[in-house]
Amino acid sequence: MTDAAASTPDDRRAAIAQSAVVVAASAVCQLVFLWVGRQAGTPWPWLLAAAGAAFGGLVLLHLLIRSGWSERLEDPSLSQAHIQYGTLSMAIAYPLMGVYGSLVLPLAVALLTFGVFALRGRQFTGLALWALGVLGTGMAVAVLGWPRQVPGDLALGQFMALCIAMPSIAWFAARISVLRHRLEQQRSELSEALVRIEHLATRDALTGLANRRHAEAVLDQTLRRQRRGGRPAALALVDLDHFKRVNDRHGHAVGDAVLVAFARAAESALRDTDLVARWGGEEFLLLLEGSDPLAAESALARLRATVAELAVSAGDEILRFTFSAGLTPWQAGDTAARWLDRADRALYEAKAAGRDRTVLA
Ligand SMILES: Nc1nc2c(ncn2[C@@H]2O[C@H](COP(=O)(O)OP(=O)(O)OP(=O)(O)O)[C@@H](O)[C@H]2O)c(=O)[nH]1
Repeated sequence: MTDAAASTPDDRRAAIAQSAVVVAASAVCQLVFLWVGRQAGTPWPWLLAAAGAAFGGLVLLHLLIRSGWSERLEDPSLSQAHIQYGTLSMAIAYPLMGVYGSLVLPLAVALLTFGVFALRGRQFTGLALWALGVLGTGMAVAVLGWPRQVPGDLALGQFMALCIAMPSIAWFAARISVLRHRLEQQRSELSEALVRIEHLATRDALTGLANRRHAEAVLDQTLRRQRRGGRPAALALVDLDHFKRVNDRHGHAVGDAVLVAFARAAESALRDTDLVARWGGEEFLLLLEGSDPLAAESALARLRATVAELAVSAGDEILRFTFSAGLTPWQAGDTAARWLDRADRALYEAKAAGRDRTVLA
């Protein structure tokens, strides 16, 4: 049966399947029980009532799982209920089977292991005690009611064997359950680590923007879409103006603060479908999919206006800065290198023309 805390569709399917297996196994057991009970001379009405109640109860549990009703419970697979009801039915069957009563005992021990997929250590202890209690009562009833069929010393011996088998199986099942939970925990820790590693591999540590490696991968994907007749797209290389002076006058930490401020400004000024990446040093790459040259120019004008509003404090001074950009639309036949080269040359022109401007190539 499945883990109560994580009832995914897969878990639910597994819980339904396993409950169906229990119902099917119970159907076979009831037939054997009826036959054996008759051999022991137990009246039909008693046997039919006991078999009907045992089978009906398990069918009911199965329907509660199948209908989704059990989803509201801590253990949607109803593992504990299956085991408790199953051992109770066996305890009732024991005296009705007369001299053959001991046949139910291995089944009761096996039933306990059904909980390994859903139950925890303390629950197994509780279930072992429950099984000993109800089976012990069934044995006592058999000894007192049919002393000639079930001698007291035989039942006592069987009960003592149960007292050894039940706690042993409960301990074993609890160990497996602990190992299973540990494996699940490790699996979820591994998935978290994978997300962290993916983040580290694709993000720039200072600004949190996409790093160059990730930008190159996105650029490749964009080019593949463009070649299949995609929408217009534009690429811009952006470089902060006179950034070296910022570092030289105010120190590296202030330079870093300027880079981070620019990154946040670019993210807020552009569409969230646009790619903003740190291309290296104080250079950034913008990839504007779905933007024709006019729309791309207006996006860069919006970014320029946002950056003009920025003020980074450097001691007593308030620092303002500008950027230059080389912007170029995608043209049929462009490779990544050619597209980037055009943007780079446009950026160079923007710098040469006095900075704080965008040049469209
Ligand atoms: N604080 C900081 N500085 C960086 C980082 N990466 C590169 N730089 C600095 O960026 C500066 C780039 O300077 P240059 O390439 O000469 O360009 P510039 O001063 O911006 O001049 P123009 O581009 O011509 O306007 C250098 O001083 C680098 O040390 C970084 O991660 N943090």
